[in-house]
Amino acid sequence: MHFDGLPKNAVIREVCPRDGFQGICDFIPTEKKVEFIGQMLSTGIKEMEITSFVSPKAIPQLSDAAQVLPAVKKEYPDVEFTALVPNVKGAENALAAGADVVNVVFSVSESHNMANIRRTVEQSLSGMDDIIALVRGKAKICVSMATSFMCPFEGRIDPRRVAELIGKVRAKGVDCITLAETIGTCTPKDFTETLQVVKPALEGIPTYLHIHNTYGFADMNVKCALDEGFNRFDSAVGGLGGCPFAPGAAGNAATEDLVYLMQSMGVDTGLDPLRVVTVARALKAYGLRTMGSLCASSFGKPKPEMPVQNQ
Ligand SMILES: CC(C)(COP(=O)([O-])OP(=O)([O-])OC[C@H]1O[C@@H](n2cnc3c(N)ncnc32)[C@H](O)[C@@H]1OP(=O)([O-])[O-])[C@@H](O)C(=O)NCCC(=O)NCCSC(=O)C[C@@](C)(O)CC(=O)[O-]
Repeated sequence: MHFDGLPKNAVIREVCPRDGFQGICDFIPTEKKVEFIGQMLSTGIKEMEITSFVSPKAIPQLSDAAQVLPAVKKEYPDVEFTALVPNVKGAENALAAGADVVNVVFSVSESHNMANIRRTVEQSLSGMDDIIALVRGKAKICVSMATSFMCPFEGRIDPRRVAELIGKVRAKGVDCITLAETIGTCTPKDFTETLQVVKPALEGIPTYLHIHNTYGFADMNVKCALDEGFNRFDSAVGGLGGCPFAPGAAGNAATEDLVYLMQSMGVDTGLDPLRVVTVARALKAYGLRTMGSLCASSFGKPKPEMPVQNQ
């Protein structure tokens, strides 16, 4: 049965190899990562954020990005592989490794942008021009806007600021945008409010929603997004994930939950739900230890304290 008013199809971009693995304590050997990624791709996934090209001091777990991406890409030529980058150096390395999409990350909130990539928002926006000039014609350019809903340091983000920054990013001529609910504490009411305010600014550009699940709101927020007509989502098998520079951020929306939820509402994802669950179980059985509170709620860890709310 298809729920009236919902999109008929949804795109799921699997982000476990990047967002999920970045918060794992013990280095996952490159061959093991490639094996897990192969299992994830066996679910029918057509888009994957496979790694990031960032400082290995900041994210040691993904220091083998230049080996992982080409090793997987040669086996799966039909999948679109995205690599997250914070700067020109990252973009150069992502292109050299064969990324199909270069995903430039910055945060809407100054404090998180500084904590995560050590730049002001203005510096990130101007740095984006050099990245775009480098990447144009060689790969798609996507921009991920972290803290589009909530910030671990500043609380609720004014949706009008998000809309203004979307306008500035779009003026640079990018191919897609991701709005991220970085810390997974946004209530469905506030989440919907932001989507309604920013929707006009997103008209005509493919937009992904990247939703963390700290308070267990991720699936509700996905339903709210579908109600508003959005149908592209990031999610991570096993619900792994969380930005190490966003205190309290727990896992992503779990791919297995999203696929099951959407199937129940008649929204086609093209993924095999049973296969996704099998992969999630295999990950769990491997015994990944997550840093601090970066575990997915589906892995049964306690939730962090409520963040400060700005009113
Ligand atoms: C941005 C920097 C580099 C600034 O860090 P910095 O220290 O200000 O940078 P720097 O330019 O002074 O360089 C410092 C060192 O890093 C190297 N370096 C510099 N750039 C690169 C690069 N691209 N790749 C590899 N190495 C690089 C550079 O060469 C130098 O090496 P050294 O001379 O010390 O040996 C650093 O802070 C960084 O890498 N941060 C990454 C942060 C990160 O990965 N965060 C997690 C991902 S974002 C996220 O999870 C949120 C998201 C996307 O999921 C959405 C959401 O949920 O909100």
